Amino acid sequence: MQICPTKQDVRIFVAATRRGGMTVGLVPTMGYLHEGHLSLVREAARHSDKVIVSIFVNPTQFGANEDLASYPRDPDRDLALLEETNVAAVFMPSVEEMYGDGGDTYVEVPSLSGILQGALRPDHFRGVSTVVTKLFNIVQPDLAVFGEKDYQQLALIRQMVRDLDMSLKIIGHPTVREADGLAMSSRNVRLTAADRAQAIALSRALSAAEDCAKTAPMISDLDNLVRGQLAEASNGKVESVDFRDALTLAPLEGRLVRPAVVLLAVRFGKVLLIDQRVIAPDVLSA
Ligand SMILES: Nc1ncnc2c1ncn2[C@@H]1O[C@H](COP(=O)(O)OP(=O)(O)OP(=O)(O)O)[C@@H](O)[C@H]1O
Ligand SMILES: CC(C)(CO)[C@@H](O)C(=O)[O-]
Ligand code: BAL
Repeated sequence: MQICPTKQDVRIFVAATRRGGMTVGLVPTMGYLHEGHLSLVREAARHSDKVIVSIFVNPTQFGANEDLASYPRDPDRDLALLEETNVAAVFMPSVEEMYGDGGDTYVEVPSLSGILQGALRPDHFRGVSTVVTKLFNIVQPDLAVFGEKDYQQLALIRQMVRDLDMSLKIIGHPTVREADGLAMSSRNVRLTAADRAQAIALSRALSAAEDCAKTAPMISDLDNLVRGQLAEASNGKVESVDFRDALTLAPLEGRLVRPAVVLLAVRFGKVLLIDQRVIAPDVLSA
């Protein structure tokens, strides 16, 4: 496995791969890897000859009061896990390597960057779309794999790739969960034991919504059901519960008549947990 601290190292690696007639899959991450990330790597390996993982805690997607400084990091452990998962190369640049003297150009998807998580985290998605564009330009992969856990991020990247004619395929991968249903996340390690126990309320609420959705209920009833389930987690502060069109993320009202995504954001102490599930009435899923 080749470690690439610079953009030039990656370009040399990719050029050699292409000379050998092989394709390249990219898995962008912020490190502190878990089984969710490794399953994205395996998905990338099913669709490409060589998998490159990037590890970069991107400062431009963190707000001033967010957890950039305390974001969990363990590069040695990450590299050992990636070696075991047959990754061909790891791009792990410094902030200086990535941004030079700062940079002045941003990529933005305005219809998707200000809503939902973007309303809670101003500038977050502008940072994501800009750094993902930079990663795509540096690596020039044939495909890239992203997790459905970050549903809005995946929708935004798909839109950006379509709008800017980027010539790679975007593959979404289902959320990998702990045994009790909690979506794996690097930030889970920062939950207290009590908060960790209560955090299963998110996946329970989503399962309740999924079951209830089968009978094509009113969205307002689904909303009450989900909020009722989340209230079981007395330590959690519910930041948002949203029901959106599963494809466009447009708001939904009235009765559930098409596939919808339920998007949850719940804060436990300083840790913001998100989770999502696509739900549909039985008549559609049959
Ligand atoms: N549980 C999971 N299942 C599948 N994919 C995941 C999971 N968690 C993260 N990913 C995906 O891995 C990629 C890198 O995400 P990231 O490094 O931010 O991990 P993370 O665990 O989501 O961290 P955090 O939520 O604490 O920022 C993203 O495409 C993300 O959607
Ligand atoms: C896509 C990403 C690696 C961009 O920094 C990040 O937002 C993430 O880890 O989901
Ligand atoms: N996976 C989302 C990255 C972030 O929270 O900044």
